[in-house]
Amino acid sequence: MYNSIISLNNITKKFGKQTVLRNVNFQVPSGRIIGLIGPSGAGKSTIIKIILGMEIPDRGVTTIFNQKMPNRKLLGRIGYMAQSDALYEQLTGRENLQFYADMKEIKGRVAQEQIEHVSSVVDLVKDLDKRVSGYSGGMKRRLSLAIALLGSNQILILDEPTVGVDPALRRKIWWELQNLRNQGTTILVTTHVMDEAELTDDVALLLGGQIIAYNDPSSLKQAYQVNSIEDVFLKAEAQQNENNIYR
Ligand SMILES: Nc1ncnc2c1ncn2[C@@H]1O[C@H](COP(=O)(O)OP(=O)(O)OP(=O)(O)O)[C@@H](O)[C@H]1O
Repeated sequence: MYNSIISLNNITKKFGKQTVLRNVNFQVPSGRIIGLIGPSGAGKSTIIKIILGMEIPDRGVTTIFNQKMPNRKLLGRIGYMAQSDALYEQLTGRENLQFYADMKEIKGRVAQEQIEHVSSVVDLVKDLDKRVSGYSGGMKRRLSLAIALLGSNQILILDEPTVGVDPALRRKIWWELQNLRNQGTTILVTTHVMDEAELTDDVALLLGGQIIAYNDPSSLKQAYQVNSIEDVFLKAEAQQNENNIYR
């Protein structure tokens, strides 16, 4: 049994007439890496935004550390990487990191050491003094990830952190995430890269507005009688489509 650190209870979210989340219950246990997967438009980012209090659900309650969101004090304990980058284009990578370190009240030598560390994790050390306006899309994603990693976060929430990242660096980033998990950080990560889902402790599969499966990768593969999380995903999606046809 694990303590749940993030808890979504009976969450329903609509945008106009479209119901994106239907009565979702989702508990994120402490000290684990949870992968949230689902087709494009399934509502993964919406779940993340509801967790962070950036979207308000139509029904249901979300808590982090047993407290309701939004809550500014709690945000200081959470590292968040959004799907779109919130970077200052006219500043350098280092200046962006410095700005966010200040926001997180990380000061002096500790800030400098952390900036060095997080930029090395995402392989940006040599580009740190270039302006962000000259960065490629992938470099901007990496800088956003470095920013999310700043500080001693109890929770990391990462929306597609490895888009535009090559396989070798992706491996390095996952090594860092597992390292942070081993030190007690709880990590919720959305991904389209099914190989990455294999590296998580548990995978939640979001389909048709609901979490239809949630278990560790090997149990999921066993339940669906397939050899990869990609095949779990494809089989679940095919089953869902079949159900929709006969409905
Ligand atoms: N602010 C909004 N207003 C209207 N519709 C929205 C809004 N935010 C999300 N949606 C819709 O809700 C659905 C879920 O979007 P969301 O971004 O959560 O999906 P996702 O699973 O994260 O997709 P992707 O993998 O492509 O990032 C989509 O159909 C999207 O168009």
